[in-house]
Amino acid sequence: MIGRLNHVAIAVPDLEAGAAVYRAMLGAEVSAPQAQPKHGVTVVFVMLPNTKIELLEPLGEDSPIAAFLARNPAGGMHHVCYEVDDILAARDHLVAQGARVLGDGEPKIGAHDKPVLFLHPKDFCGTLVELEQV
Ligand SMILES: CC[C@@H](C(=O)O)C(=O)SCCNC(=O)CCNC(=O)[C@H](O)C(C)(C)COP(=O)(O)OP(=O)(O)OC[C@H]1O[C@@H](n2cnc3c(N)ncnc32)[C@H](O)[C@@H]1OP(=O)(O)O
Ligand SMILES: [Co+2]
Repeated sequence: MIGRLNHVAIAVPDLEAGAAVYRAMLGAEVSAPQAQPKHGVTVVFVMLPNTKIELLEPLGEDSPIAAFLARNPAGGMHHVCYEVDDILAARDHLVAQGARVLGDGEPKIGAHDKPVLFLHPKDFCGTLVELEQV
């Protein structure tokens, strides 16, 4: 069921400073910032040869990454995103096995204009998992 690693996300307190680390220090191609108000974050993508790094900065009052950054003020690895062919089939398969889907359980459109879902970190070895239908 699980496919390619689409991205690894890192929460940062300052998106411009985070992007500069990847662009200037590491020599990576970094996209323009993209506000995602429905997800409560602003993102940039760092393009790597085999995957992407998604840098996340809180957006708005109820950002889902606010508590994470309060616990990790310098930032830190926030989630991994795996590709799936059929997100509803993947969700139903995981729920049947006892995994918890976050939010209302319905996919939202993510940063790549494709449906995404999040799975509770306590059910996945302490790692927040995003699924993206490709
Ligand atoms: C740009 C769109 C999209 C894309 O297309 O790529 C995105 O990536 S959007 C990214 C941001 N969106 C989300 O993260 C949505 C899903 N997240 C959530 O619903 C919440 O963040 C959360 C996972 C439910 C956590 O909520 P929070 O309020 O921070 O914490 P809790 O206190 O409820 O945490 C419970 C428990 O889980 C641990 N935790 C929290 N976050 C993480 C994490 N990122 N990785 C690992 N563990 C995490 C937290 O420490 C608590 O543990 P205990 O203290 O042991 O109970
Ligand atoms: Co993501």
